[in-house]
Amino acid sequence: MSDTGVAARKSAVFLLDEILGEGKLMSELLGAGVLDRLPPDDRARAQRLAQDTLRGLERADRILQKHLNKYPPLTVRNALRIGTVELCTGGAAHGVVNAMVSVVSGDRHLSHLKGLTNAVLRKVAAEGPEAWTARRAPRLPKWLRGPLVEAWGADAMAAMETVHFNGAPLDLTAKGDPAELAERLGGTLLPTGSVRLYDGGQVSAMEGFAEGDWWVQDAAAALPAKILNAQPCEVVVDLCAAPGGKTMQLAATGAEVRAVDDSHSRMQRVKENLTRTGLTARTFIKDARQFQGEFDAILLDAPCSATGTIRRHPDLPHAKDGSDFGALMELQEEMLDHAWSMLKPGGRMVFCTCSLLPDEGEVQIDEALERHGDMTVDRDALNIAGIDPAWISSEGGLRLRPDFWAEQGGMDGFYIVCLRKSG
Ligand SMILES: C[S@@+](CC[C@H](N)C(=O)[O-])C[C@H]1O[C@@H](n2cnc3c(N)ncnc32)[C@H](O)[C@@H]1O
Repeated sequence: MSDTGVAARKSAVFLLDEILGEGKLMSELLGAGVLDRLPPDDRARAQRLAQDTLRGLERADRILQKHLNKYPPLTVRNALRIGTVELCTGGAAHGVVNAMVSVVSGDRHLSHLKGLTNAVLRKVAAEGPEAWTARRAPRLPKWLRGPLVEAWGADAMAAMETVHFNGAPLDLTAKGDPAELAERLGGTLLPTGSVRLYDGGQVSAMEGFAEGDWWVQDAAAALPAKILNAQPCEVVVDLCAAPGGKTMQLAATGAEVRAVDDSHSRMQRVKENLTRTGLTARTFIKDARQFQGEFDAILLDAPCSATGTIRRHPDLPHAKDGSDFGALMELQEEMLDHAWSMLKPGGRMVFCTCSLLPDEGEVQIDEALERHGDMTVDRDALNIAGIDPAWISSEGGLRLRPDFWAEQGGMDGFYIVCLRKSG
């Protein structure tokens, strides 16, 4: 890592320019290799700075507002935002201000604004961290906050925003005994059987990763496969399987598993994960709506708004505006109907989305129940360790929100339901 941290900060500014200015997602940018030329430490630092700034964006903007008569160009504004977050969360004033001035002066179109950058960040540094902690947890942008307040209420929304702001711990699913894994790694065994670490570090360097003893999977994301409860004699299909967290859980039961995803590159990750963990599933690169077969059990983790994952993806509410969500909801409906046609009579299907929007969960199932006379909700499937009955919604699905287990770090927002086909 460079001593001054200028390279990492310059890249963090670039990430924010792309996310806030161009509507790109962090995952798209990293997938396209925009940080690949940096050494690993700088890469991690750039990503962390951008994520911290996105989490605290509203606070940073409020603090900066006082010191700006008019907004400078986006790149300078983003440099100021990152500098503000660093200064207010323990960054050493001298180093942060100098590095940010270097970032701005290094751009010949913006170098005339280095004096402004210096002056504003010095004022922010003089105000100190109190200016930061006195403010409320940043709110979601209005386009998303509105529907979520309508669905869950203002108090729940504020609780979710606090959890979003705090970020997420690292959850693992054990291939073997989770209690043994928790003890080995010094983690906490959660009531549903996931292992939670509060200071994980670099995943691939952690004990047991290379040996395939565990995989990273949010505690909420681990529940759909548990609810499906696949048995060794069954043939099970995992639709929309990549990167394979649920495929590995299903394979670990001894069931015969087919994993389907339409993305070549993401399916490559499923294969790598299966190889690392020594688990077996047949993989198919195919549109889930065209896959054929007859199955005892189906898991459909449909593509969705991913609004349940904001703790770990703070870029999402800033990069998106909800305009593509309608198309996703239509896709979910098509997938659900096609998957249902592949289910054996008497079989069961778990439908889930990592979404906080009822239109991608409760409403989707209410409508599916009207379309399919042979479909019922299997409430008994939710009788598993650690599930709080208060999380069960009126139609019999499981509504999980980031503010559940808030003191322990929360969980991803998810909707999960088990559907039975009459025999
Ligand atoms: C929520 S992610 C799945 C996460 C995965 N189930 C896991 O537990 O690791 C959704 C997946 O749907 C895939 N997908 C999107 N459209 C698809 C389609 N029409 N057919 C099959 N897969 C699709 C995406 O490539 C993505 O990997």
